[in-house]
Amino acid sequence: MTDRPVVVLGLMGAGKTTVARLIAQHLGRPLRDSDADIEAATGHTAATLAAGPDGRRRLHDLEAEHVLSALAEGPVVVAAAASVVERPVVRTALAPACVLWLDAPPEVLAARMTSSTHRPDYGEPLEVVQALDRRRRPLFTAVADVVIDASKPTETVQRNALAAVDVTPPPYT
Ligand SMILES: Nc1ncnc2c1ncn2[C@@H]1O[C@H](COP(=O)(O)OP(=O)(O)OP(=O)(O)O)[C@@H](O)[C@H]1O
Ligand SMILES: O=C(O)C1=C[C@@H](O)[C@@H](O)[C@H](O)C1
Ligand SMILES: [Mg+2]
Repeated sequence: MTDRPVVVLGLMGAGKTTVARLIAQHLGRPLRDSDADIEAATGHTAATLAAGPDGRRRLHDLEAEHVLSALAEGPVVVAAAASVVERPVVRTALAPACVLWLDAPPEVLAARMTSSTHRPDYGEPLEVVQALDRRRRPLFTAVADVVIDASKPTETVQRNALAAVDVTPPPYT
């Protein structure tokens, strides 16, 4: 079982919250989820914060601070915001962590993005995700210790994620 912090990365809707929650539970570690923690700290969802003046940049500052402060806490499990991989300071801070990248094609992620109102609306989902995928794919590739195919069914993704942090997955039926 890894003794490093675990950081789950991926684009919006990749399943970071779903997977990080399960890993934290299995490792018995604290979970730090970007959206939930920022909402608890500010009283606003990411969607509301992004809508204000200069909101997107300020939200992304908060998201970078979130993962950096979580990593400073010790061996936590982090569901990081999708934006953080664009920050060089975050990529550097990820070096000692066990980084899981949940990767799925833009078509799959665009279909999932409407599942919650916490995500900012930046435009037509497929076009937005395609542009983010092009820009961030090399960055995720550079920082990931493990790449998990997040287009698979939830139980398969969960099993592969637990195996990646050396936890014997439970027998799903
Ligand atoms: N492997 C999967 N197959 C199908 N649906 C999934 C899978 N993983 C997660 N989902 C669903 O997709 C949606 C997005 O999942 P989740 O909230 O975990 O993603 P996220 O990466 O944390 O998103 P965000 O970037 O907004 O925080 C949810 O409705 C979740 O139930
Ligand atoms: O650029 C992105 O992928 C995102 C934008 C934000 O506003 C956040 O809600 C989150 O980081 C996703
Ligand atoms: Mg999430």
